[in-house]
Amino acid sequence: MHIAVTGNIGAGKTTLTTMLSKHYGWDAQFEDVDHNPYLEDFYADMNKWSFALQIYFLGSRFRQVKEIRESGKNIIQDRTIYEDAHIFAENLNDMKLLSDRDFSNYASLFDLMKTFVSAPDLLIYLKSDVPNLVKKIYKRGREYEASISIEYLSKLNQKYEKWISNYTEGKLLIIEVDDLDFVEKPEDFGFILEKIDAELNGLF
Ligand SMILES: Nc1ncnc2c1ncn2[C@@H]1O[C@H](COP(=O)(O)OP(=O)(O)O)[C@@H](O)[C@H]1O
Ligand SMILES: Nc1ncnc2c1ncn2[C@H]1C[C@H](O)[C@@H](COP(=O)(O)O)O1
Repeated sequence: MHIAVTGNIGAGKTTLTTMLSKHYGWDAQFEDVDHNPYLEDFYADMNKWSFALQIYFLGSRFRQVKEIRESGKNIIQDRTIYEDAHIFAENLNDMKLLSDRDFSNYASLFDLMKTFVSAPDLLIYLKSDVPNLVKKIYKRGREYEASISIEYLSKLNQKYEKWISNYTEGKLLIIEVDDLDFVEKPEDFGFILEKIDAELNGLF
């Protein structure tokens, strides 16, 4: 079984993925952030590094897709390949930080890869508003993310809302996380588990 956690920067994906992996005994797959050779440069100059970063994330995420297909294990994945293309790359192109030529080159590669990608059995969308995303990004304290603007997060949130409202590839669970503190409050984590268990029961 393949579960994926989706949502904007700072929504709580990595935290929840870690907790769910422990709770259910699933293998977790995380994003390539700490050893990513472009991310810090990207935040310093998005125009210059957007294409290189998108290609890097696409390759890294496709490698995960391949592992998920081949492993036969229950896996929980922190962010999907769809978000790279439909949220981040599209938004950079809208913001003119990724040229039309580079975006079209990227999109044709993504379309080819997509033919090998199976949607997760369950997609869990962590919905959060921009002020709360800002608070959590600040709490996490990655220095290079200090330059992330409200405008960038808002545009990404709009893309997420649009993508999620059209998502029909598999089961979808939307969790509004702004009033939940699943890190500190076991009852809030319990609330999420109940929702997930209800979805999982429908899968078997
Ligand atoms: N629901 C929550 N309540 C309180 N703190 C949270 C919550 N979700 C995430 N956090 C905190 O916010 C920060 C960012 O979370 P993270 O899991 O790294 O987000 P993401 O992977 O979606 O970018 C972390 O410091 C985490 O502990
Ligand atoms: N495809 C991407 N393009 C630009 N930036 C991306 C992409 N995928 C992830 N990121 C960034 C956003 C954050 O700064 C880090 C980690 O993501 P997070 O949502 O905090 O787990 O990578």
